[in-house]
Amino acid sequence: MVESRPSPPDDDADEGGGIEGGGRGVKPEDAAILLHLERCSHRQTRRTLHDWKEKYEALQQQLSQKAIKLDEVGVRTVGSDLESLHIEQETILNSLESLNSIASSDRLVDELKLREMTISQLRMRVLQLEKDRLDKVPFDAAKEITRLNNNLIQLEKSRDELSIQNFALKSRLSDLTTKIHDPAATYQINKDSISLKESALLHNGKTEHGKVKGVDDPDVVKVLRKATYKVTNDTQKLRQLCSEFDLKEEEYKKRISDLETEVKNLQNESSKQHDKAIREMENRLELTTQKLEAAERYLTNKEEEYNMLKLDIDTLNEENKRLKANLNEMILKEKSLVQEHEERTTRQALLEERFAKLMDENRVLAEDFNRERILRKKYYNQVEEMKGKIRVFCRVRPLSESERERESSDVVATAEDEFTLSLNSQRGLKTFLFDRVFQPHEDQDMVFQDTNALIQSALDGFNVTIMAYGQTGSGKTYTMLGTEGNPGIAPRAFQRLFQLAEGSRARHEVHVCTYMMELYNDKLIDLLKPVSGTENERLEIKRDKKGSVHVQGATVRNVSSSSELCQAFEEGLTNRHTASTKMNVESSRSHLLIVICLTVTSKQTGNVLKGKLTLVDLAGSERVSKSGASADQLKEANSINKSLSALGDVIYALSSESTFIPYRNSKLTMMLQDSLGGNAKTLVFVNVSPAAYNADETLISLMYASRIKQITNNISKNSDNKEITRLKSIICKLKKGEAEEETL
Ligand SMILES: Nc1ncnc2c1ncn2[C@@H]1O[C@H](COP(=O)(O)OP(=O)(O)OP(=O)(O)O)[C@@H](O)[C@H]1O
Repeated sequence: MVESRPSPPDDDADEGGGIEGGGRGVKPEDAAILLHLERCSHRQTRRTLHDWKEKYEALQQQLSQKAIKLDEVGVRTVGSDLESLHIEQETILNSLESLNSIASSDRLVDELKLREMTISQLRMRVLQLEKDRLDKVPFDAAKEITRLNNNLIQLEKSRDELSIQNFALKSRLSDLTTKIHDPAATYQINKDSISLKESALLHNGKTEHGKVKGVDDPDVVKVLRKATYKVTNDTQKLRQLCSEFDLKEEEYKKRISDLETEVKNLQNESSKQHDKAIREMENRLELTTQKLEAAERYLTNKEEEYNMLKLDIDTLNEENKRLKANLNEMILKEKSLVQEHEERTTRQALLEERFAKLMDENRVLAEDFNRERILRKKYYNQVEEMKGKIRVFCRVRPLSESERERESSDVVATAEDEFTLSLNSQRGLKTFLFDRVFQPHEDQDMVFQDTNALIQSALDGFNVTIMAYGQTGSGKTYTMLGTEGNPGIAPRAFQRLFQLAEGSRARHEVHVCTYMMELYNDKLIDLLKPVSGTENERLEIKRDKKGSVHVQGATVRNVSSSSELCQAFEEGLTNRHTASTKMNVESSRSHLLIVICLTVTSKQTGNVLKGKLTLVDLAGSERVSKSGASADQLKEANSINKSLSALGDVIYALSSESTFIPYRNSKLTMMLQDSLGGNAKTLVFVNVSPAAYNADETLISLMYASRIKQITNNISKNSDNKEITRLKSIICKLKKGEAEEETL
């Protein structure tokens, strides 16, 4: 059996290759649809081929059967039938070709549709993207948009080309469809004619059996033989064609399978490329989105920056305006300042000129002042000398609490003015004149102000003595030493001394040393030495060649500051208290002497001045009644009286300018020998109680002081009083700094 099969056209592969082009840039689902359509198309083609093949085989079978019969009967008409069959065979082959073409054309149509769909989808997406991106104004995306637009244009171009191809294919399809219809009809006609011929042959054959008409004719036999020969040849040819057809069919089958594989590969490739293209597109889209976002962020930042900068610029503009205004103001100020500066320079020159003049004047004044100071000092000392070098201040203490509470709180001693004190005693009203009378309300500071000048005298090389005289409890210790809250003359003098020394440090070097003595029962006790039995007995009062008194064996403490001096002073007082307790003696029954020796060396000349400040808190001056007193008390009272009398005698002798001064009558006067008389300056405080019950003792104290100064209310002494009053007025004027001519 020979099989004849239609062969597919050679350009089928090229047509199939179109899928690849169409598949590029197509979504996977689109590609799947495309593949499905393509497969359907192939299946349909194969089914058609199969149908045609079956029909062909049936025809072949019929033909072989007819050939056998012709061989047998030699029918001439079979040749024309065979020719018709050949034509029909060719027509079928052409139809097969057309069908293959149709299959390809269908695929192209589908592909075209798919491409159109893809294009429309792409366009939609592009439009969407364009819309989104144009809204977001990406500066950098402009290129991307342009590129996508170009792609779109290209896709549209390819779509147009495909549309043209589609149109051409459609027209070809319609032609082929017409052609297919024609062979089909021809085939039907042929089929019918063959059926008729076959039935005729069958009828003739049946007649042959029963002696066919004309077979015995040799011409007929000859023709039949020729026809049989021809049929045999044709059959061989047909068989050969069938075998060729089979070969071709195999080849086409192989080709189809190759093409299918290729299609599959292409599909895979296409799918891959499609995926890759999608991924690329997505990546690009993502990249573009990121770029867009970045651009947006950048834009937002820039906008914020711009706004900030705008604000800054506004602020700076305002600041600039303000600064300009300030600058103008400053320029104006500068101008005025320059003017002012010039004025000031002129004024400064004038002032400098004036200053130079003033400096000259000042120098002259300073010289004058120094001269005046020296003169004043001289006059002051002259006044002091005129006053007898001994000054007596009277201080009336206030009534104590207990005195105020007592019935006998009457005040009998009252200060009438700064210099006058009146005492209303049993002896009547008596008035006493002093260099100064301090009333009870006048405090330690006021008292010290009037003693201040004497401290300077000590530094000037004078021997200065300040002592307090009075009955027990009249305020001697309060005046000389004071209390913790109200320091007296001693601590104030210590401080003042070092203040003055510090003030003259540039010109002078001051060396200070001190010793403290207690004189009890005409016996000296070294207060800066711890109390230890007989050691004190070795203390001896000596005078050097220049007449300066010192206590041999006394503890002398060098001090360099007021605090050191105060410390030594406190130490001496503590020792005095300890010694008094040890001897069972009241401190008020002994004299206390604080001696401060000063050596002042001039740094310019090297001159050395030696001064001395002696502070004395005398023992109570009251009389002791002989009847009620013990032997010790009497001894004590005698010693005190003796020393106080000796002091009075010395001062009196000095005041009366006696040629003999009885210093040696007591250790007290011996100790004070260089501090009373000579160029010494002496200040005696007479402390009195204002209370009536002390009136007698007060009277005695005041009389003692009067004797010292020879100041009494005695009329015969008035001339003295007048002189003293005149001198006082001179002192007051000098203190106020009035011209010395007036004071003289
Ligand atoms: N001017 C004064 N103002 C205030 N109080 C004073 C004044 N004078 C003395 N007194 C007080 O009177 C009391 C007796 O004074 P003070 O001890 O000084 O007397 P005195 O004369 O030193 O006695 P003695 O001889 O016993 O030492 C003390 O309590 C003292 O504080």
